[in-house]
This record gives sequence, structure tokens and C-alpha cells, in this order.
Amino acid sequence: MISIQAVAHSYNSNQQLSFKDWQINNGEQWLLLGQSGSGKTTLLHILTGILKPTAGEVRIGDTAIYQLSPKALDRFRGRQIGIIFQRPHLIKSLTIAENLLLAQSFAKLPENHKRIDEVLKSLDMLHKKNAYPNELSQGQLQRISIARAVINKPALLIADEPTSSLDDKNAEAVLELLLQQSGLNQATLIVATHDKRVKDAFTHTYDLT
Ligand SMILES: Nc1ncnc2c1ncn2[C@@H]1O[C@H](COP(=O)(O)OP(=O)(O)OP(=O)(O)O)[C@@H](O)[C@H]1O
Repeated sequence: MISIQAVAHSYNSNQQLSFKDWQINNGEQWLLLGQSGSGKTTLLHILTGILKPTAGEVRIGDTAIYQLSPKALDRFRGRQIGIIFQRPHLIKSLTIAENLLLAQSFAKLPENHKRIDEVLKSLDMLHKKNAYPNELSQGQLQRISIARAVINKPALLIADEPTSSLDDKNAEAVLELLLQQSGLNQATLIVATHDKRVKDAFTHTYDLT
């Protein structure tokens, strides 16, 4: 279970963002909705341990994440949280397989080539294992972002506007893959968007507006 309680954040003294309490059961798939500027990215950063809120508590499973030391929080994030950004952030000088190995190494997990093959296969990308990021299309790169996010079997999978730079066909495919991968890996899924194409696929919605 993931929960936020009495969470608020101020970037400066003349503005405060308050977030209503939210409880998410394991394996649920949620849409995080809100207009531009409503605080979606702020809340995702708070949930992923990147931004400590000025007030409130964030729990992932039994862990109150902001009570961890910075080092423990880094490790927790690497193992328990997979993040997919609007655009893929892959290392250009490394192959797809090497990028995935790096994600394992960042989380202090042993190299697991079998897991890499398994994930790439489930995303129909095994044939690009030894390619470099600049040899892939945008849609393929977004699949590799999903692969990297799920490689360590995180409990929580978070996607920030994952479809906004994609055309309809790729947007639909990426969304289907996110839902499928969260199911396959038994990960809770949160997708932040203002993309209207995405709305119908989710039964749970947290609305910031
Ligand atoms: N680093 C920052 N310093 C000061 N204010 C910030 C900072 N980051 C965000 N804000 C402000 O906090 C509010 C929420 O921003 P946030 O990026 O979380 O919104 P969002 O819903 O993700 O918007 P968008 O859909 O446009 O990406 C906005 O008013 C924004 O100007």
C-alpha cells in the first residue's frame, strides 16, 4: 500500500500546494489528472522520493520514505520505484542491454542477463538488445524506458506524461504496455497526464483540480 497524508509543498513563501490524502492498494492502476500547473509533477516527485514535501508523510509499504537517510532512500528508489519520463533518458554511448545493466547496478543488484532478455522479449524489443539508442524510433525508445523502469521489479511504476510526445498509435501502444507491464510485474501504476486519449483505460483517478 502507498499513502500520502496531509502532504503539502511550498517552493516559496507565497504559494502552497496541498494534496488531498491518497491511499493506493498494491497492484492498482491510477490516473493522476490535473491542469497545467496544478502540481502533477510536484506530486510525482514527492511520491518518488525526489522532493521532500514541506509537510506530511509519504509511505510506500511499511516505509515512511522521508525518514530514510539519503543513501537508504536512493537505494530504496532504485529497487522499489520505476519511473518513465515524457522523453526517454537513455545513455547514448551504451547499448540497450548496457543501459539496462546500469539500472541493475545503480540499485546494487547483481547483473541479471536473463531478466533483461525476459523484459525485452515481453516488450517485443529483444532484437534491439545490442543497438544504440540513436538507432531506435521514438516509440521503440519509449518501450525501452518502460523496460528500464520495470527491470528491477519495482513495487511502484510511475509515468509522467508518457504519451504526450507520441502520435495516437504509439500513445495507445505505450499505454497498453504500461498496463500490461504493471500487471506482469505486479507493480502499482500511476500515470500523470492531461492527455485525454488516456482517460478511458483507468478505473481509479486522483484529480488535482
Ligand atoms: N522548482 C520550482 N520552483 C518554484 N515553483 C515551482 C517549481 N516547480 C514547480 N513550481 C510551481 O508549482 C506549481 C505546480 O507545478 P508542477 O510542475 O508540479 O505542475 P504540473 O501539474 O506538473 O504542470 P504541467 O502539466 O504544466 O507540467 C506551478 O505553479 C509551478 O509554477
